[in-house]
Amino acid sequence: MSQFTLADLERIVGERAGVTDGSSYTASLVARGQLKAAQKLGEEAVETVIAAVAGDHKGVVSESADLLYHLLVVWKIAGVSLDEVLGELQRRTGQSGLEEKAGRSRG
Ligand SMILES: N=c1c2ncn([C@@H]3O[C@H](COP(=O)(O)OP(=O)(O)OP(=O)(O)O)[C@@H](O)[C@H]3O)c2ncn1[C@@H]1O[C@H](COP(=O)(O)O)[C@@H](O)[C@H]1O
Repeated sequence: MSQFTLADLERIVGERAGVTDGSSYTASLVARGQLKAAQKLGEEAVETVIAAVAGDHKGVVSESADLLYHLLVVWKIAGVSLDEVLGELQRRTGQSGLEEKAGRSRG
């Protein structure tokens, strides 16, 4: 099993975001701003969906990696941390997804 975690990737994205010598795709994407980064995230989400629907196992792995990377870049620009998102996921563990959905329509 891989020892690499999303926290490792978050740290790398944070380190590379500020690089100014032209060597970093992350820095170039951050410099282009949230509109571009979010557009890339959307593209990678669609490519993941296409691979999943096609039953393309390797494609789902590859596109999911692109998707997670671009999600972390979007979080970086938005000032959102992995810890915040994990905290939100942890908060939800006390109830089922169906309960959560019902609560949304009530509230
Ligand atoms: N995980 C990734 C990762 N996944 C995808 N990509 C890049 O995302 C881009 C998406 O490809 P596309 O063909 O959709 O886009 P493009 O045409 O190249 O570029 P755009 O002009 O559309 O933005 C490619 O350039 C990929 O290399 C990534 N770039 C970086 N990382 C990680 O970030 C680290 C730092 O990278 P740099 O910032 O480049 O040093 C790397 O070591 C990796 O760990």
